Amino acid sequence: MTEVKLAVLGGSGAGKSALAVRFLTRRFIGEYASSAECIYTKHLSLDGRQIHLEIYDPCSQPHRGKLSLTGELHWADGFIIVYDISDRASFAFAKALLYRIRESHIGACKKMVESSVFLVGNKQDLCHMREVGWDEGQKLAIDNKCQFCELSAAEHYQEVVAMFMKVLRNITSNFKVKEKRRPSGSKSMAKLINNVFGKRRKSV
Ligand SMILES: Nc1nc2c(ncn2[C@@H]2O[C@H](COP(=O)(O)OP(=O)(O)OP(=O)(O)O)[C@@H](O)[C@H]2O)c(=O)[nH]1
Repeated sequence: MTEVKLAVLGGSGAGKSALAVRFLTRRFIGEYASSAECIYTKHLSLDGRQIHLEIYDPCSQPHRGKLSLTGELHWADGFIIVYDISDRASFAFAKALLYRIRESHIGACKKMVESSVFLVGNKQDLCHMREVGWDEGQKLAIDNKCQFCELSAAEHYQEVVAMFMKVLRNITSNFKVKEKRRPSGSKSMAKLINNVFGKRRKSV
């Protein structure tokens, strides 16, 4: 069983809970308690691999003030950063979140970090009230080398599932790369130990 931890972050009212609940239950409920943070869990199968998924949905995040995110950055294997296409302030907040994630991972394998972040422009059904263009979202994603889509948690169930699956697939393939690296590391350590002690044992 592979454990995957995903944090859904974004400005207040961007639709974090709506997206998580839509993915987990297929339903769009409409109103969600925003006073409490939640960790939802789900078991699923992805490309033949059993996944124990935890989704962190924080309570309302202030648009202002310094973003700490220290706990989330340590906890999560990947991030879904949500903004509301009809709310420019939420887009600015998403930008700040992406910046914070990037700066915290300087030194870590950049490609792995980038592939496990998805920028989502939610509430596409409200395009008549649009304040953020599709091309702006796309550019922000390109600048941060993360993935991007616009969708509507209210109307696009399949797109929501596809987005979650894509980020999960990227996270688990990052795990595979790490797993591949680990045995070769321990093998070379075993070789080293053998070289030192094995030879000595032979001579006794
Ligand atoms: N029209 C429309 N409304 C949406 C969509 N997604 C969420 N909403 C509405 O937007 C409001 C906020 O949604 P939430 O899922 O609670 O947003 P949140 O980011 O979790 O909010 P906080 O926890 O308060 O930060 C609710 O009234 C939802 O019904 C969408 O795709 N389209």
